[in-house]
Amino acid sequence: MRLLSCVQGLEYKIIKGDIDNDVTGVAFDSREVKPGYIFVAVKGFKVDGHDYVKKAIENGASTVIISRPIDIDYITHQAIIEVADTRVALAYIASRYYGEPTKKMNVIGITGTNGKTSISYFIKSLLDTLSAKTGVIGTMGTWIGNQKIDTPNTTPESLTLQQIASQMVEADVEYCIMEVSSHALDLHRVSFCHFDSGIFTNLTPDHLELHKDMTQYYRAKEKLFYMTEKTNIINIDDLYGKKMYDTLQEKSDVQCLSYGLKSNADVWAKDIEYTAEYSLYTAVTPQGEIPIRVNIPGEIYIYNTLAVVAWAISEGIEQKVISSGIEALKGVKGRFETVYQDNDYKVVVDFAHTEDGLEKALDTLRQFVKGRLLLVFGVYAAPGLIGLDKRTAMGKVAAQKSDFAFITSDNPKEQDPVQIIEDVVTSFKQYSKNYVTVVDRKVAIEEALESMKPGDVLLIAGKGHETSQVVGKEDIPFNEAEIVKSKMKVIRKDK
Ligand SMILES: CC(=O)N[C@H]1[C@@H](OP(=O)(O)OP(=O)(O)OC[C@H]2O[C@@H](n3ccc(=O)[nH]c3=O)[C@H](O)[C@@H]2O)O[C@H](CO)[C@@H](O)[C@@H]1O[C@H](C)C(=O)N[C@@H](C)C(=O)N[C@H](CCC(=O)O)C(=O)O
Ligand SMILES: Nc1ncnc2c1ncn2[C@@H]1O[C@H](COP(=O)(O)OP(=O)(O)OP(=O)(O)O)[C@@H](O)[C@H]1O
Repeated sequence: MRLLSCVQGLEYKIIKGDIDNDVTGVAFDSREVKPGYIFVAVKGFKVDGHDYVKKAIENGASTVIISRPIDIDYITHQAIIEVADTRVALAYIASRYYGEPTKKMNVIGITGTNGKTSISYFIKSLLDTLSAKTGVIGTMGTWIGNQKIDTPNTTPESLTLQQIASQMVEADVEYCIMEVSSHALDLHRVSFCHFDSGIFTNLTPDHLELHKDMTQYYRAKEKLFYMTEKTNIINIDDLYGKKMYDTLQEKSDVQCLSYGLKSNADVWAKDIEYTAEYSLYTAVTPQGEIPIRVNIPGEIYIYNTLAVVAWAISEGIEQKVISSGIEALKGVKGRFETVYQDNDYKVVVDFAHTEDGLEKALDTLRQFVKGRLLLVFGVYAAPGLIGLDKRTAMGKVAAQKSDFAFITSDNPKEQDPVQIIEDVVTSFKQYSKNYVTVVDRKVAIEEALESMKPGDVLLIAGKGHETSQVVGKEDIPFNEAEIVKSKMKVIRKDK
């Protein structure tokens, strides 16, 4: 592809060299550069890509895109282009280089603090019922049909995202279901993507180490709904959702459908019946009433499936397909997943890793527990006051909503796990004395299982589908379902 055509439409200044040449690829990591590539220098959280320009040129870059002055004395024939923001330029160039693939599929963007993954798998299930070809991009990796591509982020960097989208187009994917994180919106990972629909779930404190406060977090999420071309779907029972819905009514021409549990929403739920394994309800929509069975218990999955119903009716999907597609999903890995159950005990693994998620998971289980509600949890949060706020909030919810907690490690990464636990305990013990601390998460799970009495339910919260624990810089294999299964074998044999 011609370099000129990659940058056409972008505001730029040529610092040096000729830009009427061919490019063989694009990279934002000097280590990935091959002869003839464009290297886009991005300032990251640890290092600045501008410091790797020399390395990129040694590896064969023919063009370098920068946003601040660099030493160019040693550069002989390569083109140096300056732009205001290299993340924007990377997204733009990536989209053009791969032929604007998001224009060629129906792209559904899902954002909000919690519920994105679950909603994406419900939409996938519905589309599977229609035998439509789907691609999924999210926390559980990228899927093109049944082929999995591992991606380090929920929403990948723009270059990776556009490349994945072009692979999806090649594979005849009709619907690309994408979790859109606030990081992605803020860091231009999804800039120049074409979204048909956008879904907003809820906004509660998370990721404040990046966004600093809830207003900025909201501003980041909001961006998605000004990028959509067909429909916006908003949870108006959420305070931020209501604000977004009202603002969109004023400022956007795109169709907007609200959802919620009450009749003031366009799509809402009536006749809800909760059980420990599933819920039943009637979705009331502008196109009539649809009976829904959700095979994951709890109110949050009524919300998540209402979003799916709203999206499906906006697409003109038949009511029968909506019912059967939602019912066809038997569960989502690590989302309220019962990993052990017999007549006496039940153990549930859930990815609840925010104050809101933890509260909702404990509330859901509380309705059906006959004995005690036990909890194993830890908190990963950023250092400093923002991290401390999260630990304090989660400690409080855990103390108020569980009968006994095993406070342990989540993914401590490079922070001191003992200090994290101490911070959680400082908050927890103001509300309850029913806890122990166990730094080793595996030991905490095993001790919790040993302590169970008939009728008790144990919630293991925080890591959900994850299969490793990040301690220091190490990624240690860690599978909670396996730990529970093997420990329960021993416990059952002993009794
Ligand atoms: C904090 C954060 O967002 N970090 C992301 C970021 O890494 P970074 O800023 O540390 O990168 P860096 O090491 O400083 O490098 C800066 C630049 O120099 C370049 N470089 C670096 C070294 C070198 O030798 N040559 C070179 O060119 C790098 O390629 C990069 O372009 O850029 C990387 C490449 O795109 C991301 O994978 C990485 O995400 C990490 C894994 C991460 O944990 N991100 C989280 C915070 C995140 O994005 N989460 C959201 C939300 C998840 C949720 O739903 O809860 C997500 O969408 O995943
Ligand atoms: N609608 C909801 N409201 C509040 N909490 C929810 C909701 N849906 C899911 N959760 C909680 O959040 C956890 C994560 O759910 P899910 O993976 O669907 O969200 P997510 O937005 O993709 O999260 P992440 O961005 O961290 O991957 C669940 O395990 C559950 O505890």
